Amino acid sequence: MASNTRTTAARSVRTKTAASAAPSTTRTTRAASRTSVTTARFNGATAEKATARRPLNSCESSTNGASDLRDPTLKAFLRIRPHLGHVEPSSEPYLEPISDTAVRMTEPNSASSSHSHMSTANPSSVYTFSHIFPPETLQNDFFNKTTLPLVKDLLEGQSGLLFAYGVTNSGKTYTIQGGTETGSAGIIPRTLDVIFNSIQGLHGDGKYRPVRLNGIELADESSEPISLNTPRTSASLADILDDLQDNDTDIDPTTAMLDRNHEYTVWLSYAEVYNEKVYDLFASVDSSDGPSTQAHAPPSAPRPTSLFLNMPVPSSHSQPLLLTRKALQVKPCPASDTGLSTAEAGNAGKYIAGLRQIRVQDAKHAKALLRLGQLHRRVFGTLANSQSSRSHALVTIKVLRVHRGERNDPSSIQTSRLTLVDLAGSERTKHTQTSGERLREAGNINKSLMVLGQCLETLRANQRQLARSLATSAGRMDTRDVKRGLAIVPFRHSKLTEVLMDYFVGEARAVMIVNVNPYDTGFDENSHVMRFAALAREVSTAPTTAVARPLPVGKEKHEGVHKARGSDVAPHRRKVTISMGGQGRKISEAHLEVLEEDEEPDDGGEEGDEPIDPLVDALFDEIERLRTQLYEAEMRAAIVEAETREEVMQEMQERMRSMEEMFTRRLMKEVEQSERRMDAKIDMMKQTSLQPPSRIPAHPEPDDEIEDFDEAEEVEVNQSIQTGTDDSDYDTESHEASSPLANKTRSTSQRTQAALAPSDRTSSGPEDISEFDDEEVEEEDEETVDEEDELEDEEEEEEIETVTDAAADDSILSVSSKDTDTVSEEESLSESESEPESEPSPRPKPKSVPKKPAVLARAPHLQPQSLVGAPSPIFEADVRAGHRAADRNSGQKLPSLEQRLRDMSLHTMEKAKEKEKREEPRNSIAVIPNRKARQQAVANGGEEVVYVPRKGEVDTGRKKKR
Ligand SMILES: Nc1ncnc2c1ncn2[C@@H]1O[C@H](COP(=O)(O)OP(=O)(O)OP(=O)(O)O)[C@@H](O)[C@H]1O
Repeated sequence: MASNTRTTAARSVRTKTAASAAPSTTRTTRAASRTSVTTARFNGATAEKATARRPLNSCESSTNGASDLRDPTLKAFLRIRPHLGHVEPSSEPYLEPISDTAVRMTEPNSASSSHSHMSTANPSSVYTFSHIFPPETLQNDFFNKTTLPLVKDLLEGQSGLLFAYGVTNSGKTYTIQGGTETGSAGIIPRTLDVIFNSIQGLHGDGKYRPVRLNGIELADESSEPISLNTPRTSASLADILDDLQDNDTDIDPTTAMLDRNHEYTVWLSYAEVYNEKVYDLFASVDSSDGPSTQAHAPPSAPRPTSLFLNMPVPSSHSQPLLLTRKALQVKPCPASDTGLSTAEAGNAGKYIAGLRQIRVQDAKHAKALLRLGQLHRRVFGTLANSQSSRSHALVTIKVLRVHRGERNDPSSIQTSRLTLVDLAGSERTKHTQTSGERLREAGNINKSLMVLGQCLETLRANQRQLARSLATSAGRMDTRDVKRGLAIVPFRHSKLTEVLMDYFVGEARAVMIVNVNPYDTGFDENSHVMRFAALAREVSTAPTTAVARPLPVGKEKHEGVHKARGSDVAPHRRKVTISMGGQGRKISEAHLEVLEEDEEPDDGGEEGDEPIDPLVDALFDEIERLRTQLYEAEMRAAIVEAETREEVMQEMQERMRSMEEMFTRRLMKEVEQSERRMDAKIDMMKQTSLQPPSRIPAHPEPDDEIEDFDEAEEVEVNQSIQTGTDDSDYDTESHEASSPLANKTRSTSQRTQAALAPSDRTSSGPEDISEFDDEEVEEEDEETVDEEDELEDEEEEEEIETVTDAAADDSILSVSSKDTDTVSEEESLSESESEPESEPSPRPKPKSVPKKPAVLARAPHLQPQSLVGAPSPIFEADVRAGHRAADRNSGQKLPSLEQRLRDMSLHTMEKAKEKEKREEPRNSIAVIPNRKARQQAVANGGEEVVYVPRKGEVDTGRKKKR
């Protein structure tokens, strides 16, 4: 009987003509069908032909998406996820739809984001899609435009694939499965609703059931549809299903117009690809501790059970319950299923051997089953990270359709299937801080998605080459010759692509949903997703109407039954904890140990199973290894960068602090010095006014003007400066205790005495010093001053070097451009700092005798500008003016002196300098107290400046030589 039906099946096939808008059937030959299928395997070359063959969808005009789906290229729809309000931090979306099909993606915060410098994505790009769905799109709208055409195709014998691709948290699961609110049902429940709404009253008797990819076989009693009232279903499963369907009030009312002459049976399977292994989510779970349903169940009666959910929950102290599940093999479809020759069978798709296909008769039960499968998926795949789907979930709905009049003719049965895939998040490990088990998962997810991308890219390249070849040969070329030149599509390098292979090379239409969360931080990842979509859009698929399949050989009949465990590979074990209950129920926890057994080794006897190219496999492994290395290197680089930034920040802060301290010190020093300078000048003016007029010649000769600058006064000037310097004390306590002005009286009296003393200095006294000694002392003093100057210069340079270069430049400039009096006084200060502070003695000791650095520089027409860079000279005219003023004002009171002092104060000196610039050179002789400044002035002045040593002054250079 079976062989008879197979023969019939080989002879004919039912399909619909492209031209028939009204539901009608026509017969085509098997050979014709085979040709079309074979051609389709050359990846879209016959896209137009395929489109022409395709039956018209009766509801085509009702949706935008339907007409769009006629295009043989893979459709890519973009869905932009809305912002979730207060749950998420608010930020500007980086995706902006610019039309129904184009979206602009702009990198947010490119300057500040830490990853921007490593970003491989363009800062702003425009991507196009078949259609773009904005955030406010409702679930039913989205379903109608993207999936409904596929559902209608399914019911008319056309297979389809829909997969959701995107990074974690982008809305894939929401799109595929739906949310919890009313009206938020996703693609899967809506698909089931539409199917069962449409086939109401058209259910077949289920005499045949689907096997493998496209095969059918005679059903046995185990294929009875799952029902809550089925006595064979365990009460606990009924409970579970009952429980799972409680909130099933969200039903899509859409109904497709179908040919009422057909009968339909619907079969459901639910698989997951996790860590490069395929598992059946409807499979019962064997427990080593509990009773095994396998022992009691008939071998050919796969039915969904959830044994571990019905078991007594082990206490946390007891041994964890050991659950095992077995990975399933992915095998090539036998040629008998496809109607292809053995040689061509290699191009056929693959099927998951042992995957349960359960007949469902209404949407309610189908949804409950799927929820049970999701529960299994969570338990086994994602418990440790339940926030994120770490596996690819594949729901396949198979429809067997047969004309009422031919229901007993298996060759008339058409098999079509729709697979809805919720892919795992495509994010890279760096965004999820994964490690250990999670890293392994991420690696496998990446690998499978990478292989999927590679497959699409190769398909596109093949299709282009094929199109070119056919165009150039103008149809004279044999398709087989063209095929030989095509690249191998690497489907076999990932379980995901192996399972989906048939949809790309075979007889199906594919739709890709790209989910994107425009508020997500993974701009790079989303760019990658967009590029992936752009690539996928260019891939053509060649849909054909389903063909009837011959009945399989006997050995395939019980394919679905679990085989005995016998894998050599060490199974993967891990521990999980499940919490159950909620909604008024007692919450309980179960500790389980999960054993994931590897698939059984291939018996090697599968026909048409091409060997995996070890080189390609090794290359994929290498890519994965490099990717991991790149990730690690990126992490290291990011860490180093963060550390360096931190160090630089600290260093800058340190420098800023030290600069602040330095400038504060300088400021205080300046304040004190200007106060001391004022004191010194007040003293000088007082002394000048106290001098008897006889000491100053009435009309001194010009050459003797130097002499006129009385030595005592000169000493007084220097001494007063020195005394002022000696008074300086940077210790804030002493500074606070007595202001510089407070010491003025004391200093003045001391200085008055000191000013009078020098006239006696060389003539008498116990400390009378010979000229040589005096010279020696002076020499020593000068050398000491030199050293001290150098020391101070060095100190200052060191201090300046501690600040940044720019800042250092500034500080150097400020030093060199500051009041030259200050410089000379600083030097005096440093000179005096080396001397211990002592009470002034009536007769100054040689050491305490003020140095005589005041030397006159004479130049015929000395301009003030020629002394630029040198300390301000004390002009002879000023001194004489001071004398004259002193003469004039000798009888006047202090206020006039103070007025004079104010005139000579720093500010007025600046003004005076400006005035001098405008006026004629006032004087050709300047007294420069500081030796270095003197030398500098002579150097700057050029030939016009002549150094005139003081009377009795010994040239230091000469002395040193001596
Ligand atoms: N269109 C939408 N409208 C409202 N909420 C949405 C929408 N899309 C997604 N969400 C919500 O965003 C969150 C993340 O969505 P979902 O879990 O579907 O992401 P996912 O891409 O599947 O993540 P994963 O890969 O980790 O499973 C969920 O809370 C979901 O309810």
